[in-house]
Amino acid sequence: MHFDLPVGNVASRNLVYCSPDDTLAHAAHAMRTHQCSSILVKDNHKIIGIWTEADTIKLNFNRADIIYQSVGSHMTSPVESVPSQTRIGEVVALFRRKGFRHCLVDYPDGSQGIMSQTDITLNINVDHFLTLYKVKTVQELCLTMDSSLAFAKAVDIMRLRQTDAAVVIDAHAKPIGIITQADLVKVIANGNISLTLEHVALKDLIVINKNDSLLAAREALSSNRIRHLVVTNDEGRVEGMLSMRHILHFLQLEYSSQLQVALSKRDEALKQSMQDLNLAERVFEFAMEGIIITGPEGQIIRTNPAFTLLTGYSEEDVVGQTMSILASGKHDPAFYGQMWHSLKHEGKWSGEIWNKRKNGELFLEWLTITAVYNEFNDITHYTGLFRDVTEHREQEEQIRHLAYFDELTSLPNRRLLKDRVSLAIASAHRKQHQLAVMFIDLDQFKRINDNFGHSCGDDVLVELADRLKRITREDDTLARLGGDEFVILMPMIHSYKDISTLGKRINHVLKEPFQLTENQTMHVTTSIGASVYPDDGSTVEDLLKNADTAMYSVKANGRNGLQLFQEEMAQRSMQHFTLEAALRNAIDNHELEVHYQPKVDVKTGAICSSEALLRWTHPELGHVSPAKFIPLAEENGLIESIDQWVMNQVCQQLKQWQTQGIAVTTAINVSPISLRHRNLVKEVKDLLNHYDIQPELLQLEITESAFIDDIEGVATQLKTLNDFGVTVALDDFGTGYSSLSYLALLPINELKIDGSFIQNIPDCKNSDMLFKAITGMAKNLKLKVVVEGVETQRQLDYVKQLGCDVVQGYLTGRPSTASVLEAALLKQNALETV
Ligand SMILES: Nc1nc2c(ncn2[C@@H]2O[C@H](COP(=O)(O)O[C@H]3[C@@H](O)[C@H](n4cnc5c(=O)[nH]c(N)nc54)O[C@@H]3COP(=O)(O)O)[C@@H](O)[C@H]2O)c(=O)[nH]1
Repeated sequence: MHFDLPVGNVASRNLVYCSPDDTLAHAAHAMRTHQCSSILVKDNHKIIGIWTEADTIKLNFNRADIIYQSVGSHMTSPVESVPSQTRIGEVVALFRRKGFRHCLVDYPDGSQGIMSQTDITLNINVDHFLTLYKVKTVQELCLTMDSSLAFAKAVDIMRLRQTDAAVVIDAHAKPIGIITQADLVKVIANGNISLTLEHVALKDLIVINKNDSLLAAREALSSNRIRHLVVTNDEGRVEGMLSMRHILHFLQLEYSSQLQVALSKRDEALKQSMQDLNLAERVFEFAMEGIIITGPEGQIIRTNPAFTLLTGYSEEDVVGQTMSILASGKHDPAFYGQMWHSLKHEGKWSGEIWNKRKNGELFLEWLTITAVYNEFNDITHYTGLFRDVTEHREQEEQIRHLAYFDELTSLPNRRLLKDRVSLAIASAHRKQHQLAVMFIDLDQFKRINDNFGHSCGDDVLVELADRLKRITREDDTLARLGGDEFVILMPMIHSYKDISTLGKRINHVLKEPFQLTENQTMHVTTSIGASVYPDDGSTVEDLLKNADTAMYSVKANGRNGLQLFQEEMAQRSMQHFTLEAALRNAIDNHELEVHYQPKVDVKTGAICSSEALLRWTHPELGHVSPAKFIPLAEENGLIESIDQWVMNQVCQQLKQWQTQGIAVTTAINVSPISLRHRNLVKEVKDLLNHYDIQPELLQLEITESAFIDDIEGVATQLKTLNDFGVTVALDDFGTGYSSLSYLALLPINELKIDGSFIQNIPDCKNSDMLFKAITGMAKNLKLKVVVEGVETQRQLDYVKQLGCDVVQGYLTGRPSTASVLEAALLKQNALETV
C-alpha cells in the first residue's frame, strides 16, 4: 500500500477561492463550475477558511435566505494544513481523527495544494489490495427517503442521521435515485431550495453488487465521478451504500494494522539492535584480541582494554594518533603500501606484522583490518583486530629447530643433512663436480657412557661437535645423526685429497685429550668412512649408507682411521646384515649347540678340564664360525643372552656328568660386555645352586679387554666368584694389552697363552723368547699356564720342556659334542680305575 507516499505527490494543485463575503450560492456555483468539492476562503491574499460539500449539510434550508448568507459565516477556520512531505497514511489518520475530508498541502516553495479523501482513494496505488476484498466487507446500511420529501426536510434528516447520502425511493419503495452532499451544492448553486427530493435526487441510480470487488467499486466511483454507490444483492435489491469515505476508512484501518505490525517489527529490530550493540560493547571490552577503531584517514578513535594490555599504550595515549605509533621499523614502505592498497580496494587486509610496544619491545601480531562503509559506499572507519603471536612464532621456530637440529649439539640433524646432501647432489650434477660425505663415529664411546655416565658422554659429544665445527668450512655441513655418529658433507671437492686433508684435521683436533671428569682426561679417536658423489652413489641414501659401510670397515680393522668406500664393502655389509638377522633367531630356532674341547695335563696326558665352545649351524648359511658371529653379537647386544644361554647349557651338562660320576671343570667364555652389564656373580651363584653343582667345576674365561675400563669393578666380581670356588682363566694372553701389572690385582687362576704363539714355535726366536717370558712370569705369579692351539707333537714337546701345565689343541682333542668328551672321560676314568 502506498500510504508511505508523501502527500505532496497526489494533492490537487487546482485551488478554488472565494471571499468570505461571497454568498454560499456564489461559492457553490464556483465549486460546481470547477467540479471540486471544496472552496478556499481568502481574505487579503490569505486563506482564512474552507467551505466544503460536507459543510452544506449543516445548513438550515428551512430558511429561504440561507443560500445568500456569506461563506465567511459558514466556513471552517482555520484550515488544516500539512507539509507536502507528510505521508498519506498520516493525512488519512488526521482526516479520521478530526472528521475532515480536506486539508491544505504546503510545498517547500511556498505554493499550496489541496488534498481530499477522494484524491487519496483515487490516487494511492492499492489496486491489488482492493481486488482482495468484496464490497460487502465495507458497505454500510443506507438511509432511504421518500421522493416526495421536501429538500430542506431531507437535509435535516441526513444531518440528524449523520449521513452524507441517502437513497430516494418512490411511492412503491422502488429506489429511483440518490441524494448526496454534492446534490446539496448543486441546489445551493441553482438557488432553488423549495424542491422535493424527486427533483433533486440523481435519477440514474449507479449500483454495485455486494459481491463485486472493492476495486470494481472504486472504478465505478472514479469513472462516474461520484462518491457513492448503491449496493445491491444478487436479486438486485438495495442492501446498503458504499462511498469513497468507506473505502478510505477501510484502507486506513488496514494501513493502521499494517503500520502496527511494521512498528512492532521495528521495535523488535530496535530492541535486537540495542542488544547487539550491548553485546558488541561487551565483546569490545572483554575481547582477548586488541581492537583499534580508526577514522577513514587512520586516526585512532577507540581502543579496547586488550589493546592496552598488548601494547602498553592506554586509550588516551593513542586516540587522535595514527597506527604508525606502533610501527616497529621492521617493514619497508612497500609493505605498508600494499596494506593500504588492499584496504582501499578490497576493504580488508590481514597478515603478520611486527609492531612495537610502549616499552620499545617488538612483538609479532596477527592483524586483521576491515574497512567500514556507509550507505554511499564511503569508508567511514577501519577496525583493526590483532593478537600477539610472538610466542607462537617462537614455538614454531623451536619446533622447526627441533625438527631440523640436534637438541644436544644444535648441529643439523639427519633430516636437515639429507636435505643438504640432496641439494648438494643436484648442484654437483649441474656443475659436474664431486662431493663427499664423511661418516664419523667415536671409538669406544659406549665405554665413556658406561663408565662415566651419560652426562659425561653428552659433554664429550658437545666438545667433539665444537672441535669438528672449528675445522669445517662455511659451505660444509656438520650434522649429528644421533648417538656418537657425525657426518660432514663437503658439497664440493676437487679431489679425494680433500677428504684425507679433512681427516688429518680431524685427527689434529682430537689430539687434545677430552676432560671427562675433574681429574680424568681421555684421548678420543674416531673411525671415519667416506663416500664420494658420483663414484660411490648418486642418491642421498646411497652416499650415507656407503660412507657408513666404510666407517664400519675402519671399526672392523681396529678403529681409529679413515677409509674410502669400496664396492666390496657393500657386499660385506650385506652379508653382515643377513648374518645379524639370522643370529637374532638362532637360540629360538635351536641352531646353537655347545661343543667341548678337552684341556690336557702336559705331564700325565690326561684330560684335566674342558672349554665350552659355541657352535652355530644355520639351515642355509651352514656352519658359522664363532670368530664371525661372536663379535657381531657383541656389536648388536645379543651377546648377553647368548652367554647366558651357554652358561645354562654348560651347567645342565655339568649336572648330568656329575650324576654320571664325571667331574670335569669346564670353562665358559664370558664376553667383556656380559661382564660389564650383567650381575655375573648372582647369575653364576643362582645357576650353581639351581643345578646343585660344585663351584669348582665351573671356570670363567675372560679376556684382557674385559677389565681395561673398570679393573676394580671386574676384580671385585671375580674375587667374589673365586672365593665361592669358581676359577678364572685369562684367555688369549699376549694378544691384547698384556699389561702384567694388573695380573697381581686380579684373581686369575690360569693364564692361557694365545694359540698364535705356539704356531711359530720353535722356529721363531721372538715367539720363543716371549713364550719363555710369559711362562716364567706365570710361574712366579703361581698361575697355571695353558697353551692353546697345540697341533703337533713338536709343539707339545716344546711346552712340556718349558714346564707349561696344560695344553689345548687339535693334537689332544678338537672341540666336539658333549657325548664325545663324555666318552673320552669315561674311558679315562675306566683306565684310572684299572
Ligand atoms: N663369549 C663367547 N665366546 C665364544 C664362545 N664360544 C667361542 N667363543 C669365542 O669365539 C672365538 C672363536 O672360537 P672357536 O672358533 O670355537 O675357536 C676356538 C677353538 O676351536 C680354537 N682352537 C682350539 N684348538 C685349536 C688348534 O689346535 N688350532 C686352531 N687353529 N684352533 C684351535 O681356538 C679357539 C679357542 O677359543 P679360546 O680358548 O676362547 O680363545 C674365540 O675367541 C672364542 O673364545 C662362547 O660361548 N661365548
